[in-house]
Amino acid sequence: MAAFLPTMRVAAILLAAGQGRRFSAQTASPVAKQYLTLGGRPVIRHAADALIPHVQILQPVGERASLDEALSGLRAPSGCTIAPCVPGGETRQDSVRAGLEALDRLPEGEKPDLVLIHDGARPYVPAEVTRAVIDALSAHGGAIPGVPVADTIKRVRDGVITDTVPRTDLYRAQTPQGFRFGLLRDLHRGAAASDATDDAALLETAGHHVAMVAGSEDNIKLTYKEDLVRLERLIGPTLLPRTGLGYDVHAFAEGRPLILCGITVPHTRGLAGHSDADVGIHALCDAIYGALAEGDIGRHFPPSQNEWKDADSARFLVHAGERIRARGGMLINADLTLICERPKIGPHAQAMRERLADLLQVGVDRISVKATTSERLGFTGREEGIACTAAVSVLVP
Ligand SMILES: Nc1ccn([C@@H]2O[C@H](COP(=O)(O)OP(=O)(O)OP(=O)(O)O)[C@@H](O)[C@H]2O)c(=O)n1
Ligand SMILES: C[C@](O)(CO)[C@H](O)COP(=O)(O)O
Repeated sequence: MAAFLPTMRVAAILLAAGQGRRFSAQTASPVAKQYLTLGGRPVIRHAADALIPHVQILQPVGERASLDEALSGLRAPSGCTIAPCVPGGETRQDSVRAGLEALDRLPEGEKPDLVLIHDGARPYVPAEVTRAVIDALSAHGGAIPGVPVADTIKRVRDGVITDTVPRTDLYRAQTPQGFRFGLLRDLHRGAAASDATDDAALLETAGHHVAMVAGSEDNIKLTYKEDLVRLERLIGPTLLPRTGLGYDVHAFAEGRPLILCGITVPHTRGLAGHSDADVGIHALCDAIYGALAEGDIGRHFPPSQNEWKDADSARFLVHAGERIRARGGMLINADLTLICERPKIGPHAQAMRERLADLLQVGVDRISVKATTSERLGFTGREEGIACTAAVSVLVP
């Protein structure tokens, strides 16, 4: 191995172009399984992190915007390149071929000698499994990891067992599967219409030897929701996106300061209300409580309680932010629109964003504050009050 590895250029094709139909059918997840968050990072990101120490080129295959986001901040060790992602195809085999062709377009001298094909939906491949695959390629055209089948295997037709299949030489195939680059490229070019579910099958059919090395029971492919439960035990909880909407209105009142989104805005009048009447924070709190399905601001801070009279609404927002964290979640972003003719919000929008971000303990890039008039129509148009809408996205286990 010591003599073999340093002379070989190894690439990994990371597959992420699947739709995860089996998983979505069970869970109705709006997010493709490879982009679900496990332990704070997307599934595909775990897979990339696991592969990258072993390769000189990482070639992601899938939809560019999703992959760029999921892999953002991924640092390649020196001597390793993360190639621009290429779109996948209709089948897994089409996607592998797209990755191989992208690698083949590299200039001579930069093309890999060996290629690993890895499911982006396998986030927990142990380093020793990847090493064993690469090592086995010193003696074989292909090598794949697998685990021996432990259960008794039955063939069943129409609900009735037809026979018992001897299991002594049966293995469950995993990835990364490793190959001589030129060999796999040529076999894929000649096998466009085959329905192989893995890459080793192409070599087997063509009569090449493929070595089986020790896989791992932890090298789980996220296929069904039961797999997610097992992966969560290994890596951490899955965060799913949720959305909340909030809306609030307060009437203008003489003799009160105007508090909007946590800051005092110079104006001729303030807003009337039981608390400080911060219409922006109230709409934002309702959006957060809505995303968590935890009622509304009135449930947490009833206007009937004197305790909240003239209260600083910043306290309400701190509470809403704490509720996200208490649920093990995180705020993705919040977008507020203040609706008023006057005062002009633009000059204060940045200070409002910073204050809200501070109260929620998130980066200011996650908070948007904008404004519109209602073209002098309705109560906001007549300057009787200010309205605010808020939308938030959160990730929650
Ligand atoms: N056209 C496809 C199909 C699959 N894959 C990738 O191949 C890996 C393994 O495939 P599988 O688990 O079958 O994924 P899906 O095809 O997404 O799942 P399903 O069959 O349930 O739709 C996954 O990382 C998947 O994203 C791909 O890149 N292109
Ligand atoms: C390549 C693979 O991961 C080996 O187990 C598998 O074949 C992927 O596709 P499948 O459709 O989930 O079998």
